[in-house]
Amino acid sequence: MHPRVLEVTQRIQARSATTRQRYLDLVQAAASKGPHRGTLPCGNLAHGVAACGESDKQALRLMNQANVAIVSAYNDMLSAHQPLERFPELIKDALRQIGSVGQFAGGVPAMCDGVTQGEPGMELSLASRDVIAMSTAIALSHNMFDAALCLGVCDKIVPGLLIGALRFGHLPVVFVPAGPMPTGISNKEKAAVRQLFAEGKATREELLASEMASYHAPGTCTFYGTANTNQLLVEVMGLHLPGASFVNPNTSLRDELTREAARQASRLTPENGQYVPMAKIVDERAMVNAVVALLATGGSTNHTLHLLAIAQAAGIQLNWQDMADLSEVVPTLARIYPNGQADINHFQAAGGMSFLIRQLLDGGLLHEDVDTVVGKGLRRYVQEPFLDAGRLVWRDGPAASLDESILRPLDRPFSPEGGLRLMEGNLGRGVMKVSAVAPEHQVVEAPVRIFHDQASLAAAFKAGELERDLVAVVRFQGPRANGMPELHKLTPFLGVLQDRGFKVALVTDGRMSGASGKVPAAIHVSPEALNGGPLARLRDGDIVRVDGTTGELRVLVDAAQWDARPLVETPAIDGQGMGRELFAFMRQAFSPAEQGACSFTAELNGSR
Ligand SMILES: O=C(O)[C@H](O)[C@@H](O)[C@H](O)[C@H](O)COP(=O)(O)O
Ligand code: SF4
Repeated sequence: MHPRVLEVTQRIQARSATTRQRYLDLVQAAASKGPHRGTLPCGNLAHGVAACGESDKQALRLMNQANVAIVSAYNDMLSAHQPLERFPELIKDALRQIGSVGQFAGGVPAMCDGVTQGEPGMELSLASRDVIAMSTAIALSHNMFDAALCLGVCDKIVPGLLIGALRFGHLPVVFVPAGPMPTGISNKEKAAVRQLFAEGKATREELLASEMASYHAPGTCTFYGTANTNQLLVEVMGLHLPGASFVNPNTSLRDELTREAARQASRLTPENGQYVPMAKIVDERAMVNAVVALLATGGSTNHTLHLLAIAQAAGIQLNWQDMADLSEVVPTLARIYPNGQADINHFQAAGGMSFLIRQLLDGGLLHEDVDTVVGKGLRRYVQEPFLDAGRLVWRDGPAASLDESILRPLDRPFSPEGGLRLMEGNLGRGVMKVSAVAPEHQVVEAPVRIFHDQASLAAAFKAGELERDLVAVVRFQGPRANGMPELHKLTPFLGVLQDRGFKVALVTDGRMSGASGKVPAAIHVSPEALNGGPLARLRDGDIVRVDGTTGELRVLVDAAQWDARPLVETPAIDGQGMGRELFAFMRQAFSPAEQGACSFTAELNGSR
């Protein structure tokens, strides 16, 4: 085991001792003898089985068959979730064939960040993660179940399902992905047309044609954004079947993996003798494994928020310093757009999860002796699934990468360290994904231009006011200000300026998309401007240094003058319309970005 990985794990365990024990006590109290529906009064149980078919009803009256909850994020809005429509029937049939039952316990909402990107709805996006966690709890709170299947893929959905399911950590839980859409036009080609459009050199028709050639079918978008990062991390945490992440939807292999996930969930119940509750799988080692996988692949910066909140739901205290210290020793082994040209299908074809996990295990960078939904030991995940005459089999994945421009072995990494930098200085603390920024662009020292929303930056660009070296500061975008939206629509404008040879950086207390790349961005800056964070003291023209190599985030103003500077008046924030007013109470409850920007942090940590 790499000494740094061990050291970080041990300090997380020490820091989490009290809250982890409190969590495990909660799980123990919830785990009762026999099926939980057996603890229900007859009337309650009768309600729970009333709509079942006769055979399911009889099976549920008996207490020796597993009842598996299905919690699904299906909707037609997300291309990644549309394939989930068919999954409940596949699952129920598979369970019936082994004498168990599947009940659709509840649906959870799912927002497509691509549809809401740059729109008012994006201000609900982060809060939707916590709503999904609550919706998962509503589904599982019927207490009829011996195991659960969580069906979800995208940005806030998998983190929300994880947070909610962890509060029922006494249940065995298997996560069920739907897989990426087939590859369309390349992400690089898509981004180029966007920049042309931003410059007025492409028509709206050309832009729409390009976008629809990129996002063209059911399945997850093929860039390595938050959705695909979710799949990769959940697999490394041992909550997927091995190799389940990136099998394309509506294929016989995908369908058989979905059926097998249902069968496996049933096997993991106390009655069927291989009891592995979710709380046993998601421990400090699993969280460290997730961070290592995030760093080794240049995964979405959104997980510098989500992983903290997910860990808290399991009684674990993970922080940005842990991630930064691991990033120093975890090599970058994958280059998937925005970190490279390849997409997630190319990653899978080059060796995918089995090759990546094998490299990280062999390098002592992942905890191997962990519990997973397929038993003890992460080494099982160096195998990948195939159909052999219709039967699901697993075989060892490739020993060598099939394309070293996409996926590299430990001895020839793209970089000796991970793609994530902790940014800190007199402007606060934030993060930067350096793996997507060319080395020559990683250090910017330039005058500031301040914006209070994305639209005003776009207007300034179109008015030709930004044709210079620039640190664009977009403030009052933090969790409590307006829900911490992604500011990904800024990427084409800042990308054009960078391509024109200007030194350009972004500094914000907001978020970027996992698909954001090339422009150095210090994001999630904490404390946020609304809470009196230093960003609220900045003025146009201040010189700011954003150094992605050293992690320095600093305004070059005399310290005494800086300390004497008043905070700027909080601008009017439009929290009304598109349902935003319904989420005001959650914005008030959000913890700072550095604690996951989560509305449950205080409850989960026992401080409220
Ligand atoms: O974190 C993420 O990965 C993003 O939220 C992603 O899910 C979102 O949909 C992007 O906005 C898509 O990229 P485009 O907006 O460039 O299509
Ligand atoms: S990856 Fe993003 S754009 Fe694609 S379906 Fe998921 S949320 Fe929507």
